Amino acid sequence: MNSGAVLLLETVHFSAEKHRNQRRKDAEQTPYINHPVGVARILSHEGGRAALLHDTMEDTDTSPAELEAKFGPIVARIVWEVTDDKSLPKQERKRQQVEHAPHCSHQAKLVKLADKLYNLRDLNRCTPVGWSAERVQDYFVWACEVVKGLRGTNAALEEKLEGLFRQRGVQL
Ligand SMILES: Nc1nc2c(ncn2[C@@H]2O[C@H](COP(=O)(O)OP(=O)(O)O)[C@@H](OP(=O)(O)OP(=O)(O)O)[C@H]2O)c(=O)[nH]1
Repeated sequence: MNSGAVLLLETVHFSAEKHRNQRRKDAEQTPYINHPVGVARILSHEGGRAALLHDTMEDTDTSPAELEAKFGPIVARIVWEVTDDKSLPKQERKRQQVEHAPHCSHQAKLVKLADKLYNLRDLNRCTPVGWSAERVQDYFVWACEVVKGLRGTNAALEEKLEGLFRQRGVQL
């Protein structure tokens, strides 16, 4: 990822953290971050995009065709690669992530590493509602199995992940 894309992500992350608890004034109480992201999008259509879009196919009504039409086939392909099939039982989905990780493209592997790093840091920051300590630990153990299949993609990200796993007694 080039330095411009890194800076863009740092900026989006900073803004999202600052706006974490704010909502727009609409009836649906849209998260406030939608607004600055939308404004930035109007100003510039540049930047590393697949990471920003990585959960759109998995968690929203976004189709591969929609992403391809808007962002081109390369971005659409990366997002498709990191998208779980939500129609499958959870255990099978999790198993497939471990199995598929080594076969992803380099860009998709980077998105997956960053996704796991964010989620693991988030678990250290606060426990999701309803999650037991055992479920948190299981997530670390499973994430480590996925990351094992992504090794050799980005040393800095992998080092940070390894540190988080080590803190939990999980060996990468
Ligand atoms: N740590 C954390 N995770 C949260 C939070 N809110 C939503 N998530 C999401 O929950 C997912 C992990 O929860 P699980 O119960 O293991 O998986 P599931 O949602 O796919 O069934 C991750 O989705 P994912 O992007 O599909 O990642 P992954 O399951 O592929 O790692 C993560 O992004 C939160 O407050 N903290």
